Amino acid sequence: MEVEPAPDPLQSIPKSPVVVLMIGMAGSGKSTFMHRMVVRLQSKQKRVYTVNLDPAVRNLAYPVNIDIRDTVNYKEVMKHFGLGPNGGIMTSLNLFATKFDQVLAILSRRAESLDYVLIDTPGQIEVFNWSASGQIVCDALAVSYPTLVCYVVDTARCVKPVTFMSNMLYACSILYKTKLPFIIAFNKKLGRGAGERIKVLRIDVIPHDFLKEWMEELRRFRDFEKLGDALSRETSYVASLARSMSLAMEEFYSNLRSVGVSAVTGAGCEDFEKAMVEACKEFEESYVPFLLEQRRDLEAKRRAAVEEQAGPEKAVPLSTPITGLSSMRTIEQTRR
Ligand SMILES: Nc1nc2c(ncn2[C@@H]2O[C@H](COP(=O)(O)OP(=O)(O)OP(=O)(O)O)[C@@H](O)[C@H]2O)c(=O)[nH]1
Repeated sequence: MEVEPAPDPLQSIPKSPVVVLMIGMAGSGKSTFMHRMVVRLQSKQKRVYTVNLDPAVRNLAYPVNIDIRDTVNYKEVMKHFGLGPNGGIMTSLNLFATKFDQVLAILSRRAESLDYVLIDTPGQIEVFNWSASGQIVCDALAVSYPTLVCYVVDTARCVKPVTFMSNMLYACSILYKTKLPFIIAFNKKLGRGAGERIKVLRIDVIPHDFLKEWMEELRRFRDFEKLGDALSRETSYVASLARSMSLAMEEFYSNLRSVGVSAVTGAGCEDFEKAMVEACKEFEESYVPFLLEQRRDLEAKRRAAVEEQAGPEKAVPLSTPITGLSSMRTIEQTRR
């Protein structure tokens, strides 16, 4: 009797839940934006599941379903390995990544009843452009669900073109590493009519249009009228370096999807939702065929990365009872 070949899981990646990884520099507003989106999506009767991957965060405003802090105690990790706070966070994530299969198992049990999985990450964005844990997490999610990256930028900190460029270089390297559909959320956007409020309540901070203009000029690749003005106020070396970097990144800018949002006022969230729909389409049209091509390679890399993290010398702390490295505990309930 002929045995039917097992269906190819990549051919049948479901359309939901959509997984959104919130990535961005410390203080850019990832957690606040995540809270805003949880509230917004739930008010539209969407079923949202939340995961926190920041082991050092103290308080979270949104309800967390899976929390790295229940599994890894980063202060104990710091003590155990003699690390500082940054190293403690990176190592905690590496340890957690070796258990990420458990997160996937939990998600697959819940998947049918979910529309979105939102994942908060630490401000140490090197997790996603150079550490193995970011790769393990992204690859594991992207072979199972439509997975997007939301790169949150603190608009107010990008008024200097050189800071803007350097933030975009980070974004570019994360896009390059994850290869996932990408949305840049320029956070702390000043909404229309908020001019009066900004004086009183200081919400929200700054219009994001100037960054859009800069990006448009970079995209057009020709006249740097506005960005050129801003750059000419920098020293000539920095200005010419930034100029040549921007030319080199033309391809990146031409494919970039960006929206201005305010996590505090909720401005721009509708645009963000539209961007998510477009990004999901991109996932289906571009990322899945890419995965199919690269599958063997990706799976081998993922295994190697997991093995490297759980390798002989690193396996010691996992099998040694580190206080705080308890078994995976979750709040097995989605909140509407
Ligand atoms: N005005 C304004 N402030 C914001 C906005 N979003 C976040 N903030 C503030 O920015 C600060 C940092 O916000 P968080 O959400 O903790 O930022 P984060 O990126 O999660 O920070 P890390 O956890 O350190 O990586 C907080 O004081 C927020 O209240 C916004 O849209 N407008």
